[in-house]
Amino acid sequence: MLRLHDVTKEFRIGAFGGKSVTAVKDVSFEVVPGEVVSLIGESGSGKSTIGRMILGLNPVTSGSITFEGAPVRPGKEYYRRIQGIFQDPFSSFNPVFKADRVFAMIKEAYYPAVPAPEWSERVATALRDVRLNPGQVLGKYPHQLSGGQLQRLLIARALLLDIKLLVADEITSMLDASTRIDVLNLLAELKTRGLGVLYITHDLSLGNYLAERTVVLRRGGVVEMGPTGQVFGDPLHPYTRELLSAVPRLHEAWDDAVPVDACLYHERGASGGLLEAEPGHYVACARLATC
Ligand SMILES: Nc1ncnc2c1ncn2[C@@H]1O[C@H](COP(=O)(O)OP(=O)(O)OP(=O)(O)O)[C@@H](O)[C@H]1O
Repeated sequence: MLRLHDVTKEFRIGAFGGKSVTAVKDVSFEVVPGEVVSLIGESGSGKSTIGRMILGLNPVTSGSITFEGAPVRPGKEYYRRIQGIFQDPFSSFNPVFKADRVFAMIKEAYYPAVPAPEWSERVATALRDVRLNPGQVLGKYPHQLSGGQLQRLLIARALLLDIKLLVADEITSMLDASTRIDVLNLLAELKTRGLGVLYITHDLSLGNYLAERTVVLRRGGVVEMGPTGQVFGDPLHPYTRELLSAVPRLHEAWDDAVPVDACLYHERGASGGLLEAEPGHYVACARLATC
């Protein structure tokens, strides 16, 4: 459904744009219907840039992104099938519009011919699907709703569009623990209906909870990817191990970070790319620059 092939993104920086920073380097992966793929990595590793390119908010510098076989084409038809939800739900709402206005705008743009009573029923169903009570949220301004309620409203809006892919960028990081689990369970339920989700997070435990497959990014490049159980249960790249060793555990001291200095795959021909260490489980050489 969604396919990234050797995607690279460079940003021009500096006073006259004379320098550039490579935010994403040669990234390839897929998301298929009914699957959650988590994109994890430290701050600045390029996760959001990848999400923004998929959503057509930033152009790719080289490589390609295709959705259902066609290139990214930002516009009404594209956003009917792909939606993004971001970390701060308050920034996605106009503070002077009540929640029902959000849905009215969807109707005006995409479903003008649907009679008002039928539309109201569709909105109520979408809200109930995300476990919101229509009577309690529709007449409210964003500041009268919680972060968790606003995230659910955004998911309900996406459901009304009958999207195929959701790009969820750190959508639970501003939520308290119980609301976070509610939203994660909601995403898990949506995937059973065939929705694909790219779940961007720096929280490994959330990715582990939700995702069928995991892509680990470091400095813009993929260092490891594969079925989540394999990536988390048998991490091959020193950076993945370092990330896992940094996950806090109750009643346990943190392990010392594992330095990313070993070249595990140099002898096995992983230079410059990813090696398939076991079926579907790919890992990069830890010293690509010097291999
Ligand atoms: N518009 C931009 N102009 C210049 N550099 C940018 C721009 N957007 C992102 N970058 C740079 O690209 C790199 C990747 O940023 P990105 O936001 O994708 O990382 P991230 O993994 O999502 O980080 P975080 O978890 O902190 O959100 C960073 O070095 C960032 O400074």
